[in-house]
Amino acid sequence: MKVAVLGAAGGIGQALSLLLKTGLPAGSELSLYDVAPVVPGVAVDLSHIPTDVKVAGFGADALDQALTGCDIVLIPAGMPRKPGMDRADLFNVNAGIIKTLAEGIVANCPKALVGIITNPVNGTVPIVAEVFKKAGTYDAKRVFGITTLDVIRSEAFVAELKGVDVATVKVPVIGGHSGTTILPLLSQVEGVTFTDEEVAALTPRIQNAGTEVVNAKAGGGSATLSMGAAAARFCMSLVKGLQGEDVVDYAYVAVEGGDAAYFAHPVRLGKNGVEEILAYGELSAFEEQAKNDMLDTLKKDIQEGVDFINA
Ligand SMILES: NC(=O)C1=CN([C@@H]2O[C@H](COP(=O)(O)OP(=O)(O)OC[C@H]3O[C@@H](n4cnc5c(N)ncnc54)[C@H](O)[C@@H]3O)[C@@H](O)[C@H]2O)C=CC1
Ligand SMILES: O=C([O-])CC(=O)C(=O)O
Repeated sequence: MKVAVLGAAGGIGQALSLLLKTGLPAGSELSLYDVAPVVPGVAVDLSHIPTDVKVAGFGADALDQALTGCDIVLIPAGMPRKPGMDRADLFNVNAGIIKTLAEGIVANCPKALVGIITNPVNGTVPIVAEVFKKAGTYDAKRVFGITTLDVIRSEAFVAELKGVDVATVKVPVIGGHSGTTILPLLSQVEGVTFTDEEVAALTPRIQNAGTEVVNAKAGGGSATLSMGAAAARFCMSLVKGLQGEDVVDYAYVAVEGGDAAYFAHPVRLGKNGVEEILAYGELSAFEEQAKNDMLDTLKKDIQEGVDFINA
């Protein structure tokens, strides 16, 4: 299994790379790419951890080498938020970065499964898809926006609120990855019930959890450690799928005839990425309303990404 991390020298990239060095199956290769000159050092540093995962670092001019032969490409490259910014404010800077990296994937590993972390995810995923479409290499089953951070936060917050073992908590989160487009389905959490007041408080806490971190870091960036853990967890789901295991996880994927052209759903993963997009089930009246209220925002975010490549 060969996995590339693009943006590997950053806050997320380093945490994620550490978890992959210690978590990927024996015999895997980890390919670390960044435009920051520290990236070869990150690779050397990780290579001293005694696991059977080979690590190599690639600097600004070596994107092609970094991507050659990759099965999975994870992308946390790009600028994070500062207090007062929305994720959408990152579009102008990060859209161009994502486009360049997607072109590198087309040229070097067009069959790879691609997990996009760079914000705004609602728009960067369509950018990657449009680059692949233009090149004739697009396969909707292989392109994912990683929304696992919304899932793990929901697990943590529900366990905290209800005093239950966090290992037993599962929370479906659908929609997109910004503000109200993040829709946790608290009505579907098994083993606990929520009052209307709890739902009305917990839903926006999950939706604004990124901002909670941005404000707490006070200008020093956004979530990196929890995102590293989230991306590593999602990567392990992709790995298990590639190895032929039946695994279901949540991700922001292209959906034919869905609520929007891209929408986070439960997906069954396999050797070719998405084997099946599963239905997200019945929504409560609160969730149905919240979904209908956010769809225009999500669709606008998606269109911005599509237009960046085609306009
Ligand atoms: N999907 C999600 O749930 C989350 C997404 N994010 C997003 O992830 C991105 C990265 O965040 P951090 O790691 O905190 O930022 P960071 O600034 O610590 O790291 C970003 C890295 O990307 C590198 N980079 C910039 N341009 C590049 C290019 N063209 N090619 C390769 N590498 C390049 C930088 O040199 C830097 O090392 C941000 O856009 C942030 O908003 C952050 C948290 C959660
Ligand atoms: O909030 C941000 O800018 C980073 C992010 O996507 C998150 O933490 O969910």
